[in-house]
Amino acid sequence: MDDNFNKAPKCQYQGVPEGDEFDFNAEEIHMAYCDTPIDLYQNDDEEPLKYEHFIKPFEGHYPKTPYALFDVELIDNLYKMDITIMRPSQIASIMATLFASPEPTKRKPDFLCVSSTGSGKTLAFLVPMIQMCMEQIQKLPSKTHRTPMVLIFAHTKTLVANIYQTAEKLVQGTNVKISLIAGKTKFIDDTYFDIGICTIGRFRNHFGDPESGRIQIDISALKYLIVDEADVMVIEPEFRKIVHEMKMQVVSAFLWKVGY
Ligand SMILES: Nc1ncnc2c1ncn2[C@@H]1O[C@H](COP(=O)(O)OP(=O)(O)OP(=O)(O)O)[C@@H](O)[C@H]1O
Repeated sequence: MDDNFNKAPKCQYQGVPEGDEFDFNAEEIHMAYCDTPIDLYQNDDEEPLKYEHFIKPFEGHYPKTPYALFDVELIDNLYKMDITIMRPSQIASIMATLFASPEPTKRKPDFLCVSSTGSGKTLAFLVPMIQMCMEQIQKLPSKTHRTPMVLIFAHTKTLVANIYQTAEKLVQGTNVKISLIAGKTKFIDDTYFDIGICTIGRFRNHFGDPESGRIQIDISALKYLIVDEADVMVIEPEFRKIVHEMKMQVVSAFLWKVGY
């Protein structure tokens, strides 16, 4: 997959210096302006890109493009949800997360996706995150106790519940474990999951207070921090504190902000 980034012919996806209003120490934030179509690759008939174009080889089926990015189980789950065609924000996020960085020696830049309401941002982050987890899991011995690779934050319980419900559908038949850390659900009793979907308050019960008697989430394997509705989240003092504390423990997590 490493050479794919350079091969992809067209992508209106660009790096910009970090702005003053974001206090996350990213050297660079990559922006995808997702109301403008972004081509991951040019297909000859100019048909809309379909998720199935990117399935990895399986049982005698060969990939339809050089970018065989997805396991068939994930694409099957999307199809069961009637999702067949990739939307621009989803293509941009796939570029940002599943393709190698153009500068492999540097830490991956953070990624900010700004796209309109209803344009499909939830799948834009869930699909590549679930795929990334599947790939990591395949590399590990089968009984490994895995700790979160991805934490997703949103600012209301309802938003978090919606993300969780979509994620539940997407992970069916895969071995990706998701955990809801929000609202009035019971406190989690272990830290062995791959993707945590969290509100700030409930997450706080499980992070940064070892004396609390509650399970503390182990973030040593964290790779991605996803911030939905980042414009609202970044002004929450408690959230900024959490990010700061995480950064002291995990320097390399890639921050993926989702605008509106
Ligand atoms: N590629 C796709 N093909 C068809 N439907 C899609 C696709 N992606 C997302 N959708 C559908 O579009 C709807 C809106 O998606 P979603 O809630 O993720 O949008 P959003 O950008 O997060 O919106 P909001 O800003 O309101 O949170 C959902 O019903 C979702 O199932």
